[in-house]
Amino acid sequence: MIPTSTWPKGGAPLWRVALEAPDEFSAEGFAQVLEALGGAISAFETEPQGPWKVETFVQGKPDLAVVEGGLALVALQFGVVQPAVTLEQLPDVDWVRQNQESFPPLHIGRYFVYGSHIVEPPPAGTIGLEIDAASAFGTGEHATTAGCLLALDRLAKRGPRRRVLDMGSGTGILAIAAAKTWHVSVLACDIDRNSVRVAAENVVTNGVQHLVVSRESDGYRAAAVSAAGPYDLIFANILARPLAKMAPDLAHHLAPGGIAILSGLLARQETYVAAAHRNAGLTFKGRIPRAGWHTLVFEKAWP
Ligand SMILES: C[S@@+](CC[C@H](N)C(=O)[O-])C[C@H]1O[C@@H](n2cnc3c(N)ncnc32)[C@H](O)[C@@H]1O
Repeated sequence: MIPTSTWPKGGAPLWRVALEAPDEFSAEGFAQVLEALGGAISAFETEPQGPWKVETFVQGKPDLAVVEGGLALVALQFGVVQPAVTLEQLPDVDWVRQNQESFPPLHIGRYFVYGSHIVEPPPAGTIGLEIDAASAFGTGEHATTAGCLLALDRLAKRGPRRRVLDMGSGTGILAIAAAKTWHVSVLACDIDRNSVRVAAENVVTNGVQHLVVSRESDGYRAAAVSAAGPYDLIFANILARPLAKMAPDLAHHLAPGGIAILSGLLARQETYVAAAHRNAGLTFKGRIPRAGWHTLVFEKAWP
């Protein structure tokens, strides 16, 4: 399956561009070079503690000389050996359909996540989230999304949260889940314009357009973020280092007694992500480990 990638909408065939980096830091640098090709990037560590695999899927054959020039600079910057690039042309198939068909419905806590190809209604007692595999992250399959939904499921047992922010909303799955759980207003923000559009479409599909607003924002910068806050719940499923960097902003936008559900960090990245949030004045309340990824829950104390 091609995850959250740029699927061809007709025209030039799809190419997979991949490489292996020795560590997380150079992987991020190499990922930026591949990102310039225009496809969504996936980067993950091979287990146990192996090299980092960085890959992307782009339409049309990329210019390898340009890619290698960029990689050489990053290799110099990080003092690592320049990785070899694997370039592979993929067969001409309907990727969107193929992804949808390989996406069975998921039960995650009280949530039933399904694509539009599932015709049966969600089982009684569940909250249905209709999310198609699309060119944005968040179908429920990934451990970080599932961890956030499980944390929401637990939180919901303690009563409603009135103002909710979903920072890094991707498909909008978490924003839609919160809106359907409590019938409250949710602001969904993403730095990626395409994700903002996909989330807005999913909001309509799920009939919560009167509750969820999808906006473009780099972290907490957009005026809409301050205007709708402070929040009783903030989701932030991004990545370890941006999460740690954004911790003071997150704490600032959280109301006293507010809860933060953080994900996108590997188990061994928990220490510094948790430290950044403690330093920002938040209290650690618990973690949900899943497939090597940790979802963390923090609370802002009353003054
Ligand atoms: C791992 S996905 C999470 C998607 C969805 N919330 C979920 O749980 O499945 C992370 C999302 O954060 C967005 N993102 C990354 N950096 C961001 C930033 N600085 N501000 C806002 N969104 C950001 C990405 O575009 C991506 O859609």
